[in-house]
Amino acid sequence: MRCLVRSSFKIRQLFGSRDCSSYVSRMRYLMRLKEDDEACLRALQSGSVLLYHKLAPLLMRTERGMYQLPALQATDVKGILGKLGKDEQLLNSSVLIGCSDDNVPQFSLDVGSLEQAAVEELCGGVFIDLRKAFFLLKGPEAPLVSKGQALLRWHQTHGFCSTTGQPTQRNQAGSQRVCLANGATYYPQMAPVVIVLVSDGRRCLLARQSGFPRGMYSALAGFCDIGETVEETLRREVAEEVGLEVESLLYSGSQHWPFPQSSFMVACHATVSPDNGEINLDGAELEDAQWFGLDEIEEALQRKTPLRNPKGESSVFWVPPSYAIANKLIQEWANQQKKS
Ligand SMILES: NC(=O)C1=CN([C@@H]2O[C@H](COP(=O)(O)OP(=O)(O)OC[C@H]3O[C@@H](n4cnc5c(N)ncnc54)[C@H](O)[C@@H]3O)[C@@H](O)[C@H]2O)C=CC1
Ligand SMILES: [Mg+2]
Repeated sequence: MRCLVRSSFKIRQLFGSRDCSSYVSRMRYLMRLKEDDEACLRALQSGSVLLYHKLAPLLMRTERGMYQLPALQATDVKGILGKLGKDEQLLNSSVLIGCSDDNVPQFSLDVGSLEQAAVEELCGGVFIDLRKAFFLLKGPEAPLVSKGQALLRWHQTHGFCSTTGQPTQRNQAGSQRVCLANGATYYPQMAPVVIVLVSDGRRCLLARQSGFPRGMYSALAGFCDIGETVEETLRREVAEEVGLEVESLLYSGSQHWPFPQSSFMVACHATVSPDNGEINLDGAELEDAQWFGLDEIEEALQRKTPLRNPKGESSVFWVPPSYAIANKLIQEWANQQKKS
């Protein structure tokens, strides 16, 4: 199996236009905040804070009917806590998630212990389940809100050491937890997943699980088994799910995917021989898999929202929305087909 990586081109494309020195200083600053609890606590006082209620992020509706993240500062959050008669110390349980381009440290905080409606009223926003919020936000706000939720979720589910059973304690940034009994350090985790768009040179292969929304087909995906390389996972998943032997692969990009929990999606294109393209479906995982031609794919890519039949269900073929890396793979394949 051949493995091709568009390395130098990709690196220039991703990072070429950035002001390198300010990027470096921001990353060094974040690194320091992860290591120095007091510096992180000070940074929090002048930082911006994304609020969540039981892991649902707070969004604000704009005058144009769109949604965005409210620009809350730490002082605003203290004000809200004060008005609700709650201890300001709750702010200190925020976790560090990044630093904006204008050098403001960014944190996320779950206020699930407060009354949801009261916080919404004071903020002029609404807490929306991440599955919906993710698709309502534009640009870098969607990945930021998913990162904030992923880190909060990890803390909520890793309060105890799996060896001693004793409570673990987080550092101020929230980048790790330590067991006080045996000193074991735990770091936030993502589960690696390979997502692959298989092509036979003329058509691409998309599949659907029974739990997908009606009519939606996506690229094949599968979790990496322990000890596997990306290439091995890709080859195994394609063999398992559709019974095909991959001949070559090309890395495309990656994405943090928050559903159902944190996955690290590694996206690739792969080819199979047109002479051996007969699909042999694994019915336990997939409901259907089909080869699609360029015309069908282009039509599906242009469908912004799925058409609905009178029962409210989509009856046509559509593909995941632009935020999903599956969409990027399908778009790339279509562009490539048009060139050749
Ligand atoms: N961002 C995107 O464009 C897309 C993302 N995805 C995501 O990819 C992920 C993997 O796709 P699947 O086809 O479901 O994987 P899969 O083909 O590996 O099947 C899932 C099964 O793998 C097992 N498994 C092994 N390790 C697991 C782990 N760490 N977490 C959960 N289950 C594990 C479970 O038995 C589970 O039922 C899904 O979470 C899905 O949300 C899928 C398609 C598009
Ligand atoms: Mg799968």
